[in-house]
Amino acid sequence: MSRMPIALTVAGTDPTGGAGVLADIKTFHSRQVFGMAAITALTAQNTIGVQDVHNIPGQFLQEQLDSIFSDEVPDAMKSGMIANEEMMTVIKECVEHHQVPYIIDPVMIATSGDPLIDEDAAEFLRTQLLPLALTVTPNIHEAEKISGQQISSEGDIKKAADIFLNDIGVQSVVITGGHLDSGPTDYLFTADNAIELSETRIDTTNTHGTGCTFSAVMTAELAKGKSIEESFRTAKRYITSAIRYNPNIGKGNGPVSHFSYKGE
Ligand SMILES: Nc1ncnc2c1ncn2[C@@H]1O[C@H](COP(=O)(O)OP(=O)(O)O)[C@@H](O)[C@H]1O
Ligand SMILES: Cc1ncc(COP(=O)(O)OP(=O)(O)O)c(N)n1
Repeated sequence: MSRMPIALTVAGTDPTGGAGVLADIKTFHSRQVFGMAAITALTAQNTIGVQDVHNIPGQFLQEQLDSIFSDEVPDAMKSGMIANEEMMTVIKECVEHHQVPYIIDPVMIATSGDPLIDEDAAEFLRTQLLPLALTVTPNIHEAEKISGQQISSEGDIKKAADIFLNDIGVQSVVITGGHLDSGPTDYLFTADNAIELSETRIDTTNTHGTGCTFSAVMTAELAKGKSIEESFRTAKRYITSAIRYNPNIGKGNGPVSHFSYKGE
């Protein structure tokens, strides 16, 4: 009997379950993929902000990954919050060794504005981890920071994508447009294709964990063997439904729903 597809997330925890590992696992589950998780950081955070962060020692992240990969090699793996170079080095070696399809959500700052990674880790992410990725899913601020290209128009998005593909060396990039003034349009660029998907903006502040959830859907679909384009299209439909039917939780920017999307 063939085994179920496995998706692995390597990320931090949010105890209120809206972002990070818990959001990823709920998303994997809802997409009928078996979810695994290696933890990079424990955060004390809620819908209002991040109160504290406790990073996991690199050696213990290594042990978690060894436990997973010595038993099963996941069909796809994503990373989210990776606070420092020590943990990034562990992840780099793991991806290189196992050649697992790797999706990077280049998490840097929470919606609340709180920083989630060290300043010098951003450079390591850009030069060492991104070239290993099958795809990377920055929001507008992350795309600006990584590419050095200020984004205020569609032309700027194309210029930033060109830097990701040709200077940094990622195979594909999805720039998500939740923070654009216009409709929330997302852009997928590969070496030979460019696709944009638009939706009507949903009038809500309950968007905590949208970036994590979007990239987790893509990871789940890639684990099932779907193409980058199919995974992108599913992620866009899923996140739109997840925001529209958000569960209205918390006093700040609430989470989205991980079980409202019923589509294929
Ligand atoms: N108000 C909204 N209505 C509909 N879609 C949204 C809204 N806000 C964000 N999205 C979608 O959620 C996904 C992630 O959004 P984005 O804000 O760009 O990332 P992040 O959560 O990492 O900051 C994208 O697909 C984006 O288009
Ligand atoms: C532990 C942890 N990881 C990632 C984030 C950022 O999540 P993201 O999906 O970018 O959502 P926003 O919170 O920015 O909407 C986080 N807050 N915590």
